[in-house]
Amino acid sequence: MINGIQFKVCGLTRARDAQAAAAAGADYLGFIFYPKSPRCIRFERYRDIQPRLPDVPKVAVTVAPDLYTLSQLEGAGFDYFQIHFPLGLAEEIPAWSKLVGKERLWLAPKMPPQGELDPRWMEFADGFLWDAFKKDASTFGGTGSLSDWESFRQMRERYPEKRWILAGGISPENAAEALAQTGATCLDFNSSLEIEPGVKDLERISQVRVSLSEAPSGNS
Ligand SMILES: O=C(O)c1ccccc1NCC(=O)[C@H](O)[C@H](O)COP(=O)(O)O
Repeated sequence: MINGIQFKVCGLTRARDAQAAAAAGADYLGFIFYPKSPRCIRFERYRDIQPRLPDVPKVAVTVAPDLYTLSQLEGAGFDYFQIHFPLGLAEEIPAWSKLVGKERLWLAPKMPPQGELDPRWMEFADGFLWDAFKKDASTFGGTGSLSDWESFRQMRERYPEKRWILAGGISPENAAEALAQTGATCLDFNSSLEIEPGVKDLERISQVRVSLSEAPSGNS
């Protein structure tokens, strides 16, 4: 946490990037297990780098996983499970929640602009990640586009007991503005820190620390 703000570095595939994120003060490290993502890490590769990962909470990122895949990730020792899903698959939420526990479940619905969360989801997840929307059916994140900050602000105010993570095109350059406009207390950084998909720029990671240190405080 820096200046009262938590942050997650997502799309990690290399131990050295994870170590740089930890050194910059990251609160969460995200690993994407969605085969269509250009920053997907295969399960075997994750197991390979796992012993070299820093002691920072780890988030398994998936898209509408089947229960076998989710239980495999659960067995790998992840702290949180960030599940992206099209709204048409919301009926799977209770099963995901039962498998990993609501305290460890972060839901990331593919929410169109001005979309609102279904109140029935609240009993199943303690965290919500708000990401950019793309019409393309297979795109769920890592777009570099901004999400709907106003809807995020409204949902966060409506459900203040939840953990809220603002994602979508967050960068060292716009982090302060995102915080000021939304009241977010946790930001997700991904493609803005990359040299290429899955490969982080260590200098850009360290800039996150600088940008959050300089952001006006008062969001905590
Ligand atoms: O990053 C991906 O390729 C991705 C693909 C499918 C589902 C989720 C994905 N990313 C998850 C995240 O938490 C990202 O950090 C988030 O989408 C924001 O990415 P960006 O817009 O690049 O900042």
